[in-house]
Amino acid sequence: MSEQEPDFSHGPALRTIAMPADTNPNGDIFGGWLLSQMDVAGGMVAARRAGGRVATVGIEAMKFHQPVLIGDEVSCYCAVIRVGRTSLSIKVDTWIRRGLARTAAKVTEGVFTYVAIGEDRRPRPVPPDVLSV
Ligand SMILES: CCCCCCCCCCCCCCCC(=O)SCCNC(=O)CCNC(=O)[C@H](O)C(C)(C)COP(=O)(O)OP(=O)(O)OC[C@H]1O[C@@H](n2cnc3c(N)ncnc32)[C@H](O)[C@@H]1OP(=O)(O)O
Repeated sequence: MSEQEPDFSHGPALRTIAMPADTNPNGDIFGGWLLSQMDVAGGMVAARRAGGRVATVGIEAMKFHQPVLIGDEVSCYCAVIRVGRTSLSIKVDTWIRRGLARTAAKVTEGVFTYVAIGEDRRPRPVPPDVLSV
């Protein structure tokens, strides 16, 4: 781990600790758990930008670079990279810090696409950006 954690002005959308219950049969952290953390992080950012409910419709460019271990501090950084008519794409980068290390490492990245939906669960237009996320 030698890279510097990104200094995003808004900080991570989500930060948590990888727990023993999140492991796969090899004892490393299960990829599906990481994916779900990223989905929640991207979903929060998407919901704020979309001004309400969103549904995940696609995940692209997903990469698992390094294993995550029990006790790692896991941080998901998000950026809105595309806004369409009813959909928007969020780049999610996940970084870990291990123990008291001052350095961090990027462990996963992916592009999550969400659709803004209404009460009827059908797509609705993403409103103009009036507030910064
Ligand atoms: C107020 C602030 C609150 C803040 C605090 C909130 C906290 C909140 C935290 C939430 C954090 C958890 C977030 C997890 C969210 C789930 O886990 S959702 C559960 C998993 N997802 C689902 O169940 C969705 C199932 N799919 C569906 O229901 C339907 O496909 C959808 C999403 C309603 C879309 O319907 P559709 O008829 O396929 O729509 P369609 O008109 O064809 O396409 C709509 C748009 O999607 C695009 N699209 C369609 N398919 C795809 C695809 N495969 N890939 C990419 N784009 C696609 C289209 O290009 C189109 O884009 P635009 O050109 O309009 O921009």
